[in-house]
Amino acid sequence: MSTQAKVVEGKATPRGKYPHIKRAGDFLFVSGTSSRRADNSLAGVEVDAMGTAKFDIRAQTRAVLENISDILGTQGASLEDVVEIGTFLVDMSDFGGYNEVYGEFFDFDGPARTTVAVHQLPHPHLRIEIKAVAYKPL
Ligand SMILES: N/C(=C\C=C\C(=O)O)C(=O)O
Repeated sequence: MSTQAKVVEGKATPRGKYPHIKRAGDFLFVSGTSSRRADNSLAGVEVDAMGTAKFDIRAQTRAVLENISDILGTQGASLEDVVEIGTFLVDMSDFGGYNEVYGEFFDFDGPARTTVAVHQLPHPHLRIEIKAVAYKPL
């Protein structure tokens, strides 16, 4: 089985030594992805003059799914090819907003999904990170 890893130009630089996406045979694995933009700013976060952060889980969820879509696009795949999603929330009180936006992208015939809450994500302003597996034979 052939494997191929890719760091995607124009997307936020990985925060460690891992690719945005890795092909293994007919499957594409997208690394945990946040709402981080290429310039390292974060969608769905506003920080006021006092340094207080206000989070928008809907905006973060949308940005994450759009980032994953862009990353899949570099391999000729799309969100329609996604067969499994793993979602990490920092706080389950965000579940409703996340779920609402998620439903704009996927329906009951969409990917299998697991959502869990974790203690922290790699940046204090991140409320959500999603990883995905897509099935896209060459
Ligand atoms: N996938 C990881 C972090 C992603 C952070 C980001 O996209 O902002 C990782 O550390 O494994």
